[in-house]
Amino acid sequence: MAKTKIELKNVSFTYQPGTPMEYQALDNINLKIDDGAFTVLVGQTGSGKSTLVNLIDALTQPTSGQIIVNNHLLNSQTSKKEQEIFRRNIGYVFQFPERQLFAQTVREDLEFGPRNLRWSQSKIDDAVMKALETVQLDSKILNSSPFSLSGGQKRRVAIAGVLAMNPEVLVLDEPAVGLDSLSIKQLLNILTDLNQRGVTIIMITHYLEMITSLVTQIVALHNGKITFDGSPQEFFKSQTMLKKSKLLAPKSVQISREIGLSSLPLSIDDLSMEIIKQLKNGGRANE
Ligand SMILES: Nc1ncnc2c1ncn2[C@@H]1O[C@H](COP(=O)(O)OP(=O)(O)OP(=O)(O)O)[C@@H](O)[C@H]1O
Repeated sequence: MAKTKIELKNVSFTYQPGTPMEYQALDNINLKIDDGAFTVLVGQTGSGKSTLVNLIDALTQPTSGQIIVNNHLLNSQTSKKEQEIFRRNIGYVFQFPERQLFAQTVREDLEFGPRNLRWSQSKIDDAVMKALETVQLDSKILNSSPFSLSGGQKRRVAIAGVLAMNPEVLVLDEPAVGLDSLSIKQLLNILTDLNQRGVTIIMITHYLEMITSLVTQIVALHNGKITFDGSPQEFFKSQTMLKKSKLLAPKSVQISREIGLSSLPLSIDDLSMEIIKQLKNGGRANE
């Protein structure tokens, strides 16, 4: 059985408590994320997804309850210093991460995180090269200004900056927003590669093409509560869940329903394989 990497126990979070703006964004969340999981968070706008990942990255503390990552505990009492330690194994790719690029060259940007961790120059060089390779960018780009790059390249540089710190867990908040379909494919390849190398991935997305066969867990939030926690197949089977999360089933699932397949392939490639298998078996879908 897989080891639990992250656990939230009875976690609640209230913004601006004791003021007229007080708002309870998360209400008694219990959640386990396995080591090596690929977890996708879905839910309507305002359901609490970003608040949840901010807590997992220790950017804020829970109002009550606790979060455990690698035996480190985060609760309402955790000090700033402990929060920093907690954050060390987690890489957070914010929404529009390219907006945080600031340096004159890509190299400076990529070295910024590892430098803060006080690594030696040779360790930094290795980490930067490895991160560039992971995001499939050529090292020629190191001397360019980040601002001279295309949108997709900028996003990959920003992700490389997070990967350069070798996180065990990668958290991404809507990483596909604003990217064209080729850049989304490249991003999916990057995430597939990282996950296959053992990195635990937690991603907020409303892009169905990001929910591939690699995804192990879907967590749906509604009004600050978890309304679903299970496999993508179970999730897409439930019309109520899809409606609540304002999502449509992927095309492949819709087609497989129409032609009466019992399995629910998550991509057109998987659907094609399934149809070929059925045809080779000489017959109808569910025989
Ligand atoms: N600083 C704040 N003060 C008060 N309320 C806040 C604050 N930040 C967020 N909220 C409220 O908390 C709720 C959850 O917000 P959150 O950003 O976690 O939702 P989300 O599911 O990530 O939404 P989206 O998909 O739009 O990013 C929302 O109703 C939001 O208005």
